[in-house]
Amino acid sequence: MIEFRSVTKKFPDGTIAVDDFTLVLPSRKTTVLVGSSGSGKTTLLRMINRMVDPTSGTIEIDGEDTSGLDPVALRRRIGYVMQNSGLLPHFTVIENVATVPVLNGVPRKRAFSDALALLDTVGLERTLADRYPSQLSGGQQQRVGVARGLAADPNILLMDEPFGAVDPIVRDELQQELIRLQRELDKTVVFVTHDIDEAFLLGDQVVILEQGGQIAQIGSPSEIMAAPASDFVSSFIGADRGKRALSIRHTDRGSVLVDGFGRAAGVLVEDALVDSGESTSS
Ligand SMILES: Nc1ncnc2c1ncn2[C@@H]1O[C@H](COP(=O)(O)OP(=O)(O)OP(=O)(O)O)[C@@H](O)[C@H]1O
Repeated sequence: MIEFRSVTKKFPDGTIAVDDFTLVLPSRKTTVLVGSSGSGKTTLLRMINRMVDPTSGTIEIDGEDTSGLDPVALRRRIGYVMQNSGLLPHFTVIENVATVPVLNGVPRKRAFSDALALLDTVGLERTLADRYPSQLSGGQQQRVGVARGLAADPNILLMDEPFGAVDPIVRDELQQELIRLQRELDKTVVFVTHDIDEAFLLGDQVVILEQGGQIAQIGSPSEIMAAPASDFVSSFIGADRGKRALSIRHTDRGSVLVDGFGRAAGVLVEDALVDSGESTSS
């Protein structure tokens, strides 16, 4: 469990990126921080592994105050995946993945064989192991970034807009892969995005942020969609317009769901009632 307690971050130029932020992020779940540009998402994420230190307040990991921990050691036991993969350009794929375990003292040979197995885990061909990042597609680079984030077998994986720079089709694939990985690996994932659809797809817990890291609403995707806490949230999630504002239109031949633009979005199936996002039939 990760716990923020009254955390504030004021940068030296006076910018208050995060103001009195309190939140519990449950273990083995995916918490998504979502908000528009400048709402403090990256700052919050980086305070977890002490790439940024809070000005006041505390952050605890499993009850331990991180301010008392060595930042370098902390960073090496928390996975971090960023936009544009952040791979080292002069290292091959396998070297990029194995770097942190080697720094942690894992023998080179073992670190490299573990790294090969991680390529399988993230759906990459082992034949790519000796390529350099510039010889990979954007989607492949992001997969290597995820493999590198997982290499030290961390309990916590921080992901900062990891799929923001790839095209929509690859993005869909990577999102599905992450859902599969999360089922298999059971990590505590903290995921930052400005895309509410991505947040609802991936998050067990979704935290909608306004400027200064102010929490507009926390909940599961279905809780937020069922009852947006404010006009800001309604507008942010698109409940007041567009594809999420579904309504039932009765026709002579049956009932269809239409979106906010009047386009057919689906049909109502009576025995497919769902509860808290899980099908009752499975
Ligand atoms: N090193 C810094 N010095 C001064 N201000 C900073 C620094 N880093 C971030 N900020 C400011 O803090 C605020 C929050 O930034 P942050 O990067 O956390 O937001 P974000 O929600 O991740 O934004 P984006 O979606 O654009 O990445 C912004 O106003 C930003 O300009």
